[in-house]
Amino acid sequence: MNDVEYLKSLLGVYPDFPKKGVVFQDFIPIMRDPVAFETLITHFMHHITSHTLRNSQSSKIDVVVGLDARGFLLGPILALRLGAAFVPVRKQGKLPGKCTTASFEKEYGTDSFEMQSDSIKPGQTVVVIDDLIATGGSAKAAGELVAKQGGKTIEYLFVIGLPFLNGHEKLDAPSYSMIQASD
Ligand SMILES: O=P(O)(O)OC[C@H]1O[C@H](OP(=O)(O)OP(=O)(O)O)[C@H](O)[C@@H]1O
Ligand SMILES: Nc1ncnc2[nH]cnc12
Repeated sequence: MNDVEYLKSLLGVYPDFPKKGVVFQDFIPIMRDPVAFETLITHFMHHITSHTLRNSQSSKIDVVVGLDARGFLLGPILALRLGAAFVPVRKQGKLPGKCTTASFEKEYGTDSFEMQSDSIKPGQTVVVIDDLIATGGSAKAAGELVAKQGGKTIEYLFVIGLPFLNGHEKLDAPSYSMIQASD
């Protein structure tokens, strides 16, 4: 079993959560096992250094943007290892000060995201990270917030992708999902 197959075997899979018809994919069990969690972070770091930077012809990542809520469990770790800033994208009404807002539709509802307006400087290189891409609505809205501040998203990173929903087609930059869920 390779690393990705091993991480996939640890996922929690919950049919009909949070509503009927959705098969909820839970990556949290990976975090209960320090060796597995380190494997996940190391895999992302290897991907970023050997693919993301090379393919985008960028020398470094300036900012890691993490999405509310589970992107917050991954983004700061990657940001520290990359020597990059961490910027949170939060659900509307949670961040103080002047904010930029983008609305989106999700697999199970609608929502709005916000980013503090002075978070990203024009021209900075950005990766956006979240636990999972479903319809791609959340990641697309995050990408819009980055673009509004003049940042350049070079890749969207996810632990889990739901390829049958084609979420990556909504995005303005390449995406990488470590694990493909089949339902
Ligand atoms: O690709 P999409 O269709 O936009 O869906 C993906 C989003 O849905 C989940 O978050 P959720 O909405 O459950 O919010 P939470 O992280 O606050 O639980 C997941 O963590 C992603 O952020
Ligand atoms: N199937 C799913 N599992 C976990 N989080 C999700 N967010 C949207 N769809 C999801």
